[in-house]
Amino acid sequence: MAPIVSVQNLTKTYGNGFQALKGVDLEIHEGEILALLGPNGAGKTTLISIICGIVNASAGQVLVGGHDVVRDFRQARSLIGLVPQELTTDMFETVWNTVSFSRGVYGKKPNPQVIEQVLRDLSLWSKKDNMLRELSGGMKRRVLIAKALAHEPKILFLDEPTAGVDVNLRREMWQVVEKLRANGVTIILTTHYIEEAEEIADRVGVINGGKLLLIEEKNALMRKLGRKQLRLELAEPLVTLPASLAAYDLALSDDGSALVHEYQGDEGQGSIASLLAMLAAEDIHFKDLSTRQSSLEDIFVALVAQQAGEQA
Ligand SMILES: Nc1ncnc2c1ncn2[C@@H]1O[C@H](COP(=O)(O)OP(=O)(O)OP(=O)(O)O)[C@@H](O)[C@H]1O
Repeated sequence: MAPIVSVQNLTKTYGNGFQALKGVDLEIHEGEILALLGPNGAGKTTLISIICGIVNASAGQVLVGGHDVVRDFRQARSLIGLVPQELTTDMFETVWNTVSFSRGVYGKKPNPQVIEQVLRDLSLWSKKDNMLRELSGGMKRRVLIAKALAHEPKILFLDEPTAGVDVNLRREMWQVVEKLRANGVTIILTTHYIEEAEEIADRVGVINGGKLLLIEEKNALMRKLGRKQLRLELAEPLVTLPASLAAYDLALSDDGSALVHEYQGDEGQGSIASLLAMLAAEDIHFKDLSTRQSSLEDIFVALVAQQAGEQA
């Protein structure tokens, strides 16, 4: 199936000479949730803004639903909903009017049923006649999403959707995203919250310094780059490791009371079974054991550090 968004060799140099994107290629599949991770200034907003036709690229091409975002701006843009970080509309306007107006901006005929559905989906129906200034911060964020959905886009971009929101609201926002995906909407979100990507994304892209460092299925990424650690609390401390254990990636804690074994996420089972058998053979007993899996955060930090090292 053709990608719903295709980005080819995109570069962006701002007027002051700063190169914010350095040759980005990206294909977004219909119906997926893609999380774009990157530190401040990585180029995430620039990339999204170019895809949405708000910022012009210096070179390269973006197709949305097969439409060039520059040449066929209106067709491309009508497929896209963009949820910005902040609400900039009139605080004295009602929720209903604000969301209805957004539909009109895209040249779509008024359709009260669609607006009602969007407001119900986002649990805003009971607030439809309230002015925006009367809403809580979380509800204002929902209004941002409702505005972006009012013209029934197929692709929704969420720029830092849960920045500064509390844990409960973040969960609710994730549920909203899941529901949209169930309705067939393709979702691209930028985030600093790695656990957010870990929780809801199908694929994860990492951007840094204007480059897409990687883009991969989240589960495959975790399997490939994720390390696991097995920690054994020993019944009796050891002074040194027996030579027979040298073949294992093993370390003894400073006080000799624990053994720590590091292994790749997908190679574990065999090596752990033989390690435990070897410990028993050496008469080394343990009183407790725990395992820890490296998170997407560990992977992300390592990737960005590696790139910084390569550029130094
Ligand atoms: N209009 C502009 N003129 C010059 N430089 C800009 C402009 N807009 C952004 N930049 C620079 O481009 C780089 C990328 O910015 P961008 O906003 O795309 O990053 P980001 O990944 O979205 O960051 P954040 O997570 O902080 O929002 C930054 O170094 C920024 O200072």
